[in-house]
Formats: sequence, structure tokens, C-alpha cells
Amino acid sequence: MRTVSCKTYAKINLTLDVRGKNDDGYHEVEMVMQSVSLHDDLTVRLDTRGRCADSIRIRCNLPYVPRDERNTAYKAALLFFEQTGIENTGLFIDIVKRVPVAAGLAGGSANAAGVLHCLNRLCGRPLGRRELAELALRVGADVPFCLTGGTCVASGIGERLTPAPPMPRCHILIAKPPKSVKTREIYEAIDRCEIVRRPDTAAMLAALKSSDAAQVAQQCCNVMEEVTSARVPEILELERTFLRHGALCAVMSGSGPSVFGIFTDFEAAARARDEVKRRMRRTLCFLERPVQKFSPMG
Ligand SMILES: C[C@@](CO)(OP(=O)(O)O)[C@H](O)COP(=O)(O)OP(=O)(O)OC[C@H]1O[C@@H](n2ccc(N)nc2=O)[C@H](O)[C@@H]1O
Ligand SMILES: Nc1ncnc2c1ncn2[C@@H]1O[C@H](COP(=O)(O)OP(=O)(O)O)[C@@H](O)[C@H]1O
Repeated sequence: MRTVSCKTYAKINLTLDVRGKNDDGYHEVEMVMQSVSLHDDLTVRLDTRGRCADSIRIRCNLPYVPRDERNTAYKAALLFFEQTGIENTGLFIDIVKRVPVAAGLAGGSANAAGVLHCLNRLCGRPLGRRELAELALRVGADVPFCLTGGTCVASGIGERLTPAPPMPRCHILIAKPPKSVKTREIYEAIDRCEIVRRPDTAAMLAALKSSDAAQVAQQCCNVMEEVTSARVPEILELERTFLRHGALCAVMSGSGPSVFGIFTDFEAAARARDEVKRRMRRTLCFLERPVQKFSPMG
């Protein structure tokens, strides 16, 4: 048996703009993405005795996450063996999930990126950065970012990544209401709506460069928020709660419905978390930090 483990970090979208639609139905985006300390634990084990050749077995602490070819980790492993021509002598993937599922936090994408990274290490690094990023994109639009991590501007459909100045030290409160939404449906709904306020990527980059959390917070903006909050009203309630407790901003991440708030004061963030836990019992809530240097490819 050979085993490699890693943490797979969630992301938030500090900004998210949808610029247009391609012929294949995917959308052109421009986003500033940030890894956060909220993570799953991933273990990848290869059975070198070949007793379970060709099998990919997944174990997960959440029973409702699919464990077959619908799982992003499974897809990533299959693509890795296909691309490298390396024989699968029997693969076991264990995922301990903390990142809420279907939340706009890219938990599944991060698991896929983690599997690519771990398998590449287990097999003597047959793939370079670019090849790994290409495989990542075949699993999903957010997976290339999850391989790189830190702070990045993402364009194209999310795969064109440019490193950005790191996020200043702060506390990030993340809350996930019980209801989930489908990313595809939110992108489709965006096509039908007029976007009133768009993020300013250049201004966000300047704010990041200033290392001032208040300036960064001022530039956080997500064009999907209006669409998703019409379906999940708790989003607005969470944002009001965060702001009442002194958040510098409260904005939805990705296609939602998770909301994040940026705080400089830990006690204020903890009070907001405690209120959410008390009043919105089915809402998951995590008090986290930005993460910069973890790159699984590093
Ligand atoms: C909205 C974002 C913002 O970071 O995040 P999440 O809400 O998923 O976290 C991403 O663009 C989500 O990326 P990801 O979840 O990896 O997307 P995929 O699995 O590739 O695609 C799911 C569906 O979303 C739509 N999609 C995705 C990306 C994109 N640039 N344009 C799209 O139109 C497509 O309809 C696709 O069928
Ligand atoms: N490894 C995985 N972890 C979580 N969800 C997964 C995984 N593989 C497949 N899924 C499915 O993918 C969908 C989106 O999951 P997720 O990546 O958590 O969404 P998001 O990118 O919106 O945060 C869910 O419906 C879930 O059932």
C-alpha cells in the first residue's frame, strides 16, 4: 500500500462577474478567488499488490455524497489513469468532508484537485503543472483554481488564472443555509436578468495590494447574488446579521447559497457566528481565515 494525504481547501469568490456565454453553454467569467482555511481531509491509497486492480473505491463521512463516477474525486482519478496510461492497481479514496456540499465553496472541486495532486505524487510525478491543470478543467471549471489556490484572478470559464496580491489578515465567517441551488440553473437565470452592479477587478486588485481589509471588503461583489437570494431568502438575513455584528462586508460566494463576511475583530465575528447558530439552527457556520501558501502542486 502507498498512501498520500492532503487537506483540500474551500474557496470564496471575492468578486464574480459573468461576461457572456460561449456556444457550448459555458459562461465567460471574471472572478477574484480566495482559498480559505475550511477544508476536507483527503487520503489516497494505491494497493500495490494489485488485488483490486482497476477499482476506484470511495469512502466519505457524508452518506448523501455519491461514491461512484458522479463523484468529482472519482472522475479525477479516472482521468489521471487514462491520461498517464499508468495501470490502476486498486485505488482507495477517503474523504472526510467539512466543507458544505453544493454551497458555492467548491468543496467537490477541491477534492478533485487533491486527488490529482496525490495520485501524481504517488506515481512519481508523471504530469507537470500544465497537464494537471488541463485534466483539472476536464473535471470542472473551478478545479484548476483549486490546484493552485491562494488568491487569483480567474477568467475564461474560470481556468485562466493570474496570481493576485494575498488577502490581508482577517477573519472570514462563512454560513451555508440549509437549501442548496444548482450552479447550472443560476448561470441560466443570469442570462435572463439585467445585471445592475458589477465588480471592478482592477479596484479589487488595488485593494488587495493595499493590504487593507476594509478596502478589500468594499470591492467584494457577486453578480449572482440577486438571482440566488430570490430563491434562498436566508442569504439576505445572514448578510444583515453579519453586518449588524460589524462585518466589513457580507457577500454570497459563487453560485451560492453560502455567504461570507469579512471581519477584522475576532470577537465580533464570533458573536455573529453564535447568533447564527442560536437563531438559524439548520444553517452551518464556520469562522475561518484566508489561506495563501498551500498549493498542492507546490
Ligand atoms: C459559480 C462558480 C464560481 O466560482 O462556483 P460554484 O458556485 O460552483 O462554487 C463556478 O463558476 C462554477 O464552477 P464549477 O462548479 O466547477 O462548474 P462545472 O462543474 O464545470 O459546471 C457546472 C455547470 O455550471 C455552468 N457553468 C460553469 C462554469 C462556467 N464558467 N460557466 C457555466 O455556465 C454550466 O452550466 C455547467 O454545466
Ligand atoms: N467529492 C464531492 N464532494 C462534494 N460533492 C460532490 C462530490 N462529488 C460530487 N459531488 C456532487 O457535486 C455537487 C456540487 O458539489 P460541490 O462541489 O460541493 O458544490 P459547489 O462547487 O457549489 O460548492 C453536489 O450535488 C454533490 O452531490
